[in-house]
Amino acid sequence: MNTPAMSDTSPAIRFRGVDFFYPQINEDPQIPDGESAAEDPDAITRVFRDLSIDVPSGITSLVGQNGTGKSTFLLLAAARLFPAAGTIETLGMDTAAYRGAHLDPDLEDERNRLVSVVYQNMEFETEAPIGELFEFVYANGYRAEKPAELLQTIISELELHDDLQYRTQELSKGALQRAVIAFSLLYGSRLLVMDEPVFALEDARKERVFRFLTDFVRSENTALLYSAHELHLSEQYSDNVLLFDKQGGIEVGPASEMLEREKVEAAFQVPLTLLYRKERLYRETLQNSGGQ
Ligand SMILES: Nc1ncnc2c1ncn2[C@@H]1O[C@H](COP(=O)(O)OP(=O)(O)OP(=O)(O)O)[C@@H](O)[C@H]1O
Repeated sequence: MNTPAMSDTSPAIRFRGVDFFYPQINEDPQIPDGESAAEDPDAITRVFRDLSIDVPSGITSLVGQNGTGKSTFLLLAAARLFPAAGTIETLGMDTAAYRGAHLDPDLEDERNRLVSVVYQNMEFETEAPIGELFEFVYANGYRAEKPAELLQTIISELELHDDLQYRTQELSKGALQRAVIAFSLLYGSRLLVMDEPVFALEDARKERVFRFLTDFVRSENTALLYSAHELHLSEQYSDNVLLFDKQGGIEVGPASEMLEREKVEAAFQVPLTLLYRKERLYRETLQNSGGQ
């Protein structure tokens, strides 16, 4: 199966009439690949009903209160979850084609070439130090060319030089998040999906990582879709924003318009000053629990 070429003006992602619900309440949003929603309407958490929306190409961030469906949207766009009704096209591919990817290594490979995911909390079961893992991911990824300098640039820009000999389990939360971003860039999928990729980093580092990440994907013309709780990151480092309303609506538009005070306050149903205070407290809690 060949993935279609996209022009810059085609939407990166197109939802049409999408229904999605989870079979039951479950605190872990990372349900395994290929599981789709159950059919029992009595025991479900409905997340989307008849959702139709286009996400432009370029860099788009997802903004909204907890529980409004950002992670679910990312996993649907990345063909890791599938709708109960409706269609989703990602870079021109109907994601239904990947429903069996968890059972078919070739199909899984094709899906991963199209789109890869950085999950909110990633764990690895490997004894290899991350320096070796970087080389492995780079060698086995989808880049047409793999110059050694690119690997060095990514390691250096993400400030991972001093961590190369450690196993993933030995890294701080923040260093692990930076390593996972490095994996994602080295892997070379056409669309990168990232669910809160820098939540555990200190503020100055978040800025540095985002500046590098967004410059990098722009220079390669790769599409990036990410969620972040820090409004200033979305404002500075995205072309477009998907604003998730507490009432269940989703609006898309240029970041400068979507992040205007009135719009954000209406979507979150919270005054902006309170929102910033909540955000700061949330970050402090994370940093006190071993961030960086
Ligand atoms: N695996 C799951 N099983 C059942 N319900 C789920 C699952 N994952 C998420 N939900 C529910 O679906 C709804 C949307 O959750 P989702 O995680 O997509 O929102 P979110 O906007 O990403 O939230 P956050 O900002 O807290 O990550 C919530 O009501 C959540 O409780």
